[in-house]
Amino acid sequence: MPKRALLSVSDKTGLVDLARGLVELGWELISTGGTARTLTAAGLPVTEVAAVTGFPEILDGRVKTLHPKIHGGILARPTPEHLDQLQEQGIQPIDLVVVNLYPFRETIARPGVTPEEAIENIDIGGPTMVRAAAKNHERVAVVVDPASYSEVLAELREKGNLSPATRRRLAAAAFAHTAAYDAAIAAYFQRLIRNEEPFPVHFILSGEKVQDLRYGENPHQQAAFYRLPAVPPGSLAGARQLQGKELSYNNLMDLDAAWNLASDFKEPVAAIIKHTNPCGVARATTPSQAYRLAYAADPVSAFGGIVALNRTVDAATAREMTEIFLEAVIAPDFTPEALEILKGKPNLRLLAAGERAAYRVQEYQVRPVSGGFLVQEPDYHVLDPERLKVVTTRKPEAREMEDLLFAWQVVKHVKSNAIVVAKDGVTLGIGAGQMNRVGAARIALEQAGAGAKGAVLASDAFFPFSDTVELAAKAGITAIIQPGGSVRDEESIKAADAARIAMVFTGIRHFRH
Ligand SMILES: NC(=O)c1ncn([C@@H]2O[C@H](COP(=O)(O)O)[C@@H](O)[C@H]2O)c1NC=O
Repeated sequence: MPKRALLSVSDKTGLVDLARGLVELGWELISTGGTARTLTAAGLPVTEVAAVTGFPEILDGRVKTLHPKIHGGILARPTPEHLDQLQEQGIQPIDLVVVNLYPFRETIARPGVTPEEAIENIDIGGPTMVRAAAKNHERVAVVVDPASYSEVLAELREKGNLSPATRRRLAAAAFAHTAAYDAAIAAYFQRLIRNEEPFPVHFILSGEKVQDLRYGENPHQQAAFYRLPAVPPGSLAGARQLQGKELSYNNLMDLDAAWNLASDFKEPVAAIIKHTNPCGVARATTPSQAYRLAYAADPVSAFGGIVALNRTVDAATAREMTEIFLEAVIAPDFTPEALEILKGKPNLRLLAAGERAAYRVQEYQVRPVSGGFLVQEPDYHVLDPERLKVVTTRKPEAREMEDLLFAWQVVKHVKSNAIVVAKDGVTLGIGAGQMNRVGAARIALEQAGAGAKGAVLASDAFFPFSDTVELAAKAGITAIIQPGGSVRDEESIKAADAARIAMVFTGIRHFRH
């Protein structure tokens, strides 16, 4: 008996070549409407599913292959009992199922798509066949990705059938494919009811592999990079690597931190990141000036750093960048002249991330813990300067206020406990990830050195004691921004007043763990 393949694909890429190859090997083809038409047009012999089932496709294609003659043909095991039952019912076995599903993800990615259009693109018959064939991979092979057609055909040509190992591998890919498809559907519906239920009972996360990574955080850890089904413009997972060495796990972690920081600002900003914390951040009128100032903020730490710019990298910036060793640069784009200059540093990784269409690019932030994961809204809080509360006798001057707002926006991107010292739109000292606040302040002030005189200081959370204010006063800090809300706020305010420091409360905390 000839082998039979059921082909039912939305994406017709590679279909005719695969089908022709099967026919040449003596296979019979069964197909649904559109797929059958493509095959007939290519001059290939094909039997319509409707002819097999004796039942027409109905309900605008909602029911085509959902029939015992199809599912019996797929699900029968190669046992005498099952094969006898097929014979009794006049069902012929199906040996290969080639299906790809209605383009649900592509449909919901279209701007202005209606729920009706989305729903019509939920494939029911396709996943049913895919899962049936994958379950019965002992006998049936299932192919869901046109990229696999040539290797399947090659193995059939070479060996006459597919090995059990190949069928198991195809089944694993098929179950992952339908799971990812269902995850996209579930996520779509969860988004529709998000206001009623922000955190669903089952949180489903699915990703598509961007690339295997050489290793993880350390060389003894394996790792890979995945992207979400819908990558918003201006995301790291959608960035194009234009040159440079292969990206590492740590590069990606740092690039994300750098890119999120730079993207948080409207004006040109450069950020240099080491181990996910900024070592230099600067705001200027041009990208080259911003980069120069960010580098000068801490040249020692900037060595081997990851740079993010929220403006296209131009020739002037590129020239500056060739002066030291950097690991990677991410920006919306690079001018052709800048790329030409940076070719001189062939190992330097360059990533063009495009512009962010929206401020909020991430719906959820997911962090693993042992045996589970935490899900939260990302920290997209934007401070309204009108709501700042001046708590000291002296109010910040306009220049100080600008620096306070800049330092506050930077400190949001520094691991807690975090202190940022800044002046004239440039960070002078950053204390990151300390176990006590005054320790972070000590590091930031020491780094700022004499520059702290006349600078401002931002703290990601309130001061539990007045010690940080006292330290800041000694270093010559003139203004402080912090959330406020400690039971000992009065002591900090008193210490600030004593030193003529202007202090403002944000009422908002920016912890980052
Ligand atoms: N309803 C069914 O019985 C059914 N059977 C197969 N499909 C899908 O129909 C598509 C192919 O349709 P056509 O061959 O008409 O272009 C495939 O994406 C396949 O997954 C179905 N459609 C959706 O549920």
